[in-house]
Amino acid sequence: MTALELENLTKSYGDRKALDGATFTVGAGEIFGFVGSNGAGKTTTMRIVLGVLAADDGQVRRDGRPLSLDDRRRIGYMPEERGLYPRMRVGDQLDYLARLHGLTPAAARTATTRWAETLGVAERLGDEVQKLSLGNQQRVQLAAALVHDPEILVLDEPFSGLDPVAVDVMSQVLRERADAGVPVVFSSHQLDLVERLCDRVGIIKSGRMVATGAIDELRTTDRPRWEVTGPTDPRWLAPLSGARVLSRVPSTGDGDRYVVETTDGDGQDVLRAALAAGPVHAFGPSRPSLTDLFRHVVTTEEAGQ
Ligand SMILES: Nc1ncnc2c1ncn2[C@@H]1O[C@H](COP(=O)(O)OP(=O)(O)OP(=O)(O)O)[C@@H](O)[C@H]1O
Repeated sequence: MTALELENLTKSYGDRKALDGATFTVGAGEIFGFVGSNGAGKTTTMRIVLGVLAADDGQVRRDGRPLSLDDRRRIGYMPEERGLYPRMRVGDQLDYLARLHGLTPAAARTATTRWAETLGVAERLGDEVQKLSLGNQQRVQLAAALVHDPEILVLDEPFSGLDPVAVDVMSQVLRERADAGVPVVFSSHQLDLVERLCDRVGIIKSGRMVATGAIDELRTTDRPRWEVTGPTDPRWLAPLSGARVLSRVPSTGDGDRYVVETTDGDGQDVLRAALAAGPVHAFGPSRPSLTDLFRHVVTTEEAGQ
């Protein structure tokens, strides 16, 4: 069953249209990566889900019904501008947030300890937030989003500024929450990470979703692509009609590396053309990365919805 549905969200700030019919769904137990250029509308979308901002039009639904105030209280949110009290101690803050969401004092204490330990900040529970490094503050921010055992997670750039170990910890926590059935949506500009971690992604451009789906689905193109390492003379592909070079990376070692697009076939004609031009060191199918897909959709003027 679909856990979270955003349908046709529209929002303007004055005469600036920030969202123009944004629509996507996040299933229960699914990690959804929300990506887009600066100013594309990610934060605006997340604030609307949280209810801190009202949409001009459209709806957010949970399991098919409009998101209620009570549902919104069960969302774990990491805001882009962060939201911790700098002079409050880490432990007091987590405890306070847990109780604010309805946990008993004893349950709040247990949850505070649990999440501080999981996120590697247990030793800092007695310190003021402002005394922590930015990365550790972010770990506390995630603990703050999780301490009330939320049923939905909405995280605005949770990975920005984290060291690789903290990225691993954060990734594991998100996967573990998703495995427990929580729909997780997070925004990020770190596309390699999104590609690794997410079950599905949505790319937003100028307030409209221009691609949504599993990365493997988005990668599927009508035209096969091949990676060839070897030829150094760029004219090697000229005899092959219908094939074109998408990229060429010069190399001093095994020859240049090409990505070639063909209209159809199993690539053997590409391999033969390459071999006719000299030794071939590597040949195989090429699959676009999320970064390639992102570049493609955000630079294509009339990308479909
Ligand atoms: N409070 C506001 N008043 C006026 N315009 C705003 C406001 N908040 C956002 N905008 C505009 O709305 C558009 C969408 O902004 P939003 O912050 O949602 O983008 P974003 O995708 O989160 O960007 P980033 O990746 O830089 O965080 C931008 O053009 C932005 O300038």
